[in-house]
Parts: sequence; C-alpha cells; structure tokens
Amino acid sequence: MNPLQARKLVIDIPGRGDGEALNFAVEQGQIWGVLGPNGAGKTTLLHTLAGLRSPRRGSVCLGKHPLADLKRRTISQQLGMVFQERQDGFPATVLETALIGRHPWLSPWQMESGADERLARRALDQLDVGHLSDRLVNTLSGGERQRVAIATVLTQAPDTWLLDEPTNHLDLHHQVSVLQLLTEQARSGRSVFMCLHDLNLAARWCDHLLLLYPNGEACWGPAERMLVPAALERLYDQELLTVEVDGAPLFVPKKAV
Ligand SMILES: Nc1ncnc2c1ncn2[C@@H]1O[C@H](COP(=O)(O)OP(=O)(O)OP(=O)(O)O)[C@@H](O)[C@H]1O
Repeated sequence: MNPLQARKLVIDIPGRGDGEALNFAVEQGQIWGVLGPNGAGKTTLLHTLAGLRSPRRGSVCLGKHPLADLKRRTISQQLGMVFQERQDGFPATVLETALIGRHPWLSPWQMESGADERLARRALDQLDVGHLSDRLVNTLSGGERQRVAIATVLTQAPDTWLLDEPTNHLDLHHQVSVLQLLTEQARSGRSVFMCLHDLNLAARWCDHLLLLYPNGEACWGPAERMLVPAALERLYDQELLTVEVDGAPLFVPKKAV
C-alpha cells in the first residue's frame, strides 16, 4: 500500500498562525489517533489529508505522489473517510448507502454487481446493521447511522481509513467492536488514522498518536512516548490522575474540590 504522508504540512485554519509543520507517514499496519481539544484543527487535518481542503503550506502524498496530482477516483480507491457530519437529505436505503462504497471501483455508468452487493451486505452484517438494509438511513438512530457510515467505508475497502470521531453515538459494546474491526483492518495490512475525543480509547487502541494544540503546536510518535500525563494535561487544560489497567495507562480527570 502507498503510505499516506504529511510533508511539511500546515493546515489552513483561518486567523491562526502556522504553528508546527507536520511531517509523518501513516504506514501499513499502523493505527494513529489524533487528540486535541475542541477547535484544535482535528477535522481540518483529516479533511486536508483526504484532499478535501487545500493545505496552507506543504503537501499530502500517497506514496510518492502529491494528492493534488492524483485523480479523485485513484484517491478514493486508496483513502476512505468516515465524516463527523452526516448529509442524509437524499432518501437512500441502508443497502444503497453502503453500495456507494463501491463507486470508486465502478466505471461512471456501471451498475453495482451481485458481488458488490455481497460485499455491502457482509460489511453491514459486520457492523451489526444488516437487519436494517431496507430501511431509509434518515430513519436510523445516531449510532445505527454511524455504523452504516463505517460499513460504507468497509465496502469501499481502502488501504487507509480516515475517521472523524468513529465512536460518536456508539454504545460501549459497539465502540469496542468498531475499534476491534479497525484493529483487524490494520492487521490485514491497511492503516487507520482517526480523531478521538476519548483519551482512554486512544491509549488502548492506537499505536501512534498525534497531539494537536489549539495554537498549532503539535507532536506525534509512538503512543507510549506521547502518553505523558503532563503533555496531556496541557493539551486538554485538565488535571489528570493516571492508573495502569491491563498493561495500559488509564487517565481519569481530577475532580475540582
Ligand atoms: N470555514 C471556516 N471559517 C472559519 N473558521 C473555520 C472554518 N472551518 C473551521 N474553522 C475553525 O477552525 C478551527 C478548527 O476547526 P476543526 O473543526 O478542525 O476543529 P476540531 O479540532 O475538529 O474541533 P472539535 O473537537 O470541536 O470537532 C475552529 O476554531 C473552527 O471554528
């Protein structure tokens, strides 16, 4: 697979200075988590890495090629994106929505085949929404809708997954199943780059972390090097207590007395 790379990348946040230029590669088998407070620029970074927003400086590359030089179709065969916001204005069923994941692989007027439908149905089953395949997506609950969005990217089968808060709206069991599914994706030779608000899920499931501060400062690297309580307290402007559970650190906010 072509690793997704940020090269001297400065994301464009109106009214903010350049901050730290980002230089990292999301390699095969890796699971990256992006942590930062509200407004730090996590969604902007994800959209820039997906080629949906232009960087202020630097570039995003897939392998050797800058995204700007690649056709949208080539990009969408390699990068899949789970958005934070849902646009459900169009009355599509759950199965039709999952089948959108096959579009990068079809020619413009080609209909989805039986094999495409089998892939979509399998992905919906994996996300525990197969029983909803005939329902209109705008009638689903928030968590069901989130799982359909993830099933759509699973149907797309990109090498690199970009996800904006994938555990949003999910109950604990489905949070764990989604993170487990992403772990399996990484183990099977793909890669994952996701924004997470839950520090403890990130500590448990990510092998690399990128901390994004509201002033544009950033640091990244292997998770164990990034999970430094003082850095996390500064990131969230929140005092933390740290305990170790099951070999991983667990961070608990200190209660004001
Ligand atoms: N089109 C725009 N015009 C002006 N400011 C914008 C625009 N888009 C984003 N911003 C600002 O850029 C900053 C970063 O936004 P972004 O959505 O990337 O943050 P985030 O880290 O994902 O936040 P959250 O955790 O709340 O989802 C915010 O202060 C936001 O208000």
